[in-house]
Amino acid sequence: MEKEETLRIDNYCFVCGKENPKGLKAKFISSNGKAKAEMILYKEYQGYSGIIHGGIIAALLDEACAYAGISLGYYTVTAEIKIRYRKTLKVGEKIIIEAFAEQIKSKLIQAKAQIKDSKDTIIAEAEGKLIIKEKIEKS
Ligand SMILES: CCCCC/C=C\C/C=C\C/C=C\C/C=C\CCCC(=O)SCCNC(=O)CCNC(=O)[C@H](O)C(C)(C)COP(=O)(O)OP(=O)(O)OC[C@H]1O[C@@H](n2cnc3c(N)ncnc32)[C@H](O)[C@@H]1OP(=O)(O)O
Repeated sequence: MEKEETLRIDNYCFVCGKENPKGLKAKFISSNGKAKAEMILYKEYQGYSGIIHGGIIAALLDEACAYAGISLGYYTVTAEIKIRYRKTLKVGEKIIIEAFAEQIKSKLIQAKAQIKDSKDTIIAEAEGKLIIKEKIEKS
């Protein structure tokens, strides 16, 4: 049988990688199934003029779900993610990204994430299904 590929971390993640010059460089903090980051997105990430691209918003929500899973001690891949875009996100607005995850079945983690603006208005929310690939070894 083919050996399963392991997930490698090389700090080039498009959303959070410190070494990726073209990435978003989001800084997540996470613990006990929760993850959080704050950031501002600029014009480089727009679709229509002045409005942040929905794909970028999706990537941030997905990443938040992954970090919530990491905080439970697992590296996962996203099997499914459903996104509801509630308001447009304007270029240059401060946002807060939060996620919560719990292990539902042996390999399945279900997560919810949202992006809010500084007035606490929900810009977008997501429900993700993550499949556990590896347990994180504590060093
Ligand atoms: C605490 C210290 C923390 C330190 C942290 C430090 C640093 C962190 C650093 C870096 C972290 C970096 C960033 C995070 C990185 C990235 C985040 C982005 C995430 C992604 O960007 S990731 C890429 C996109 N993503 C994919 O590339 C997936 C491609 N795809 C597949 O790889 C397969 O399609 C797979 C594996 C999904 C399914 O594989 P498969 O079909 O062969 O299924 P399999 O048999 O393995 O299923 C096993 C069990 O999952 C259940 N299951 C499967 N699918 C389901 C579904 N949709 N709903 C409900 N359950 C489902 C089955 O029902 C079964 O359940 P059961 O075992 O109970 O029967």
